[in-house]
Amino acid sequence: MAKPLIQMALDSLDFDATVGLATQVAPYVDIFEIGTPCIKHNGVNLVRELRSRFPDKLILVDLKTMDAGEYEATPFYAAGADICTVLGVSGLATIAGVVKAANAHGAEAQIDLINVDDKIGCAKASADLGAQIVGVHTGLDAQAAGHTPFADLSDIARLGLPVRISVAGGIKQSTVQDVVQAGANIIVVGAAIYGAPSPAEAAREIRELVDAA
Ligand SMILES: O=C([C@H](O)CO)[C@H](O)[C@H](O)COP(=O)(O)O
Repeated sequence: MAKPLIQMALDSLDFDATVGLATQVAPYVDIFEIGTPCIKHNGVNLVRELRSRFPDKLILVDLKTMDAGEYEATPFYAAGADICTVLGVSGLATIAGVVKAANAHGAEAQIDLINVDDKIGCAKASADLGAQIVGVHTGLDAQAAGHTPFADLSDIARLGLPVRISVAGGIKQSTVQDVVQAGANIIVVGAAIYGAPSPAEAAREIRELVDAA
């Protein structure tokens, strides 16, 4: 299996703070995620800014698209996004639209299973539609209610679908190696890095743990 990638979730609303945080953690991460609140606040110009500053990083735009998949995702791919997310709960037509936009730009679509009841069915249908990545995701509000992504990750990994698996939802130093062992290809880390006294040091720790797993 290819080495898992580390995705830094940039969840600030502030444009300059987002660029600053990306700069601090850049040596240790593979993907910059422009988080949903961040992209709603700052728009496509932030994609252009990160694309020009970090030509060697992958950029994921966490659109969490719910409708009009191709129409909504196209300008973000055109601005340099490597991956855009679409909600699994949106339905097959919307997912197919984002996959179409991704393919038109030589990029990838990630289906976010957040709040999907039938995660296995949605993951299978997404793979059938040609999605490249499925995201097992416990959102911030669900985390606050005590939920985690670990059981869902095992269920999805067990399917052996022809997709890469991303996992998000409170991943931190003490759990990052477990999710690698469970079959995650992309490890998303937000608060455990941006909430640390030294985000660069926290990102370095995560990198070491993933590489050693
Ligand atoms: O996607 C996310 C959330 O829905 C807000 O946009 C987070 O970026 C993702 O959950 C990763 O953050 P942590 O859970 O803090 O690691």
